Amino acid sequence: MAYLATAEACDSFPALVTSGDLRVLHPMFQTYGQRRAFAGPVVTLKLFEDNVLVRELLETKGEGRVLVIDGGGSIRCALVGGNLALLAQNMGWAGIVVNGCIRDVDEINGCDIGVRALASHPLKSNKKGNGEKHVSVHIGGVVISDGDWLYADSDGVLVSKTELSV
Ligand SMILES: O=C([O-])CC(=O)C(=O)O
Repeated sequence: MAYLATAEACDSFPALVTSGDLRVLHPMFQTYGQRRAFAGPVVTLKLFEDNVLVRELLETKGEGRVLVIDGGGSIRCALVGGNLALLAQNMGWAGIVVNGCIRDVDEINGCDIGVRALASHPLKSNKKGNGEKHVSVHIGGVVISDGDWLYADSDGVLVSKTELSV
């Protein structure tokens, strides 16, 4: 599937960039997973070093959506590993963006999803179930809300209030 390229989106919709309806995240992510480029409607999670809600959401049908996890930027444990990435693939998620860490990089790189994260970390997270679903999150200098559209490719990651097409 071919997605609108992020650079093309920025070039084609300068008014949306100016208005803030199209927002580019700071270039802070590492790229993992088979899909170098992915896009889809966003589902958000806000949590800290606890990934119970990640599994809960990935167990639901992805239907091409992108899970955006605001893990508070923690680089002290992993919020997604090989099992969760495989689950995401099998449930039809397009991708996962993590403001935090992942682990089992080799397994994740074998999965047919796109993943962006700050880094890898071998330690697993807590399993208490703390966190919030479907709240607006602040990642990489931009606000991301449930229902926004996210586009990721080799050039970067952007979010848009609406689906973009040229
Ligand atoms: O379960 C976890 O905490 C993350 C993980 O290792 C996996 O998804 O395989």
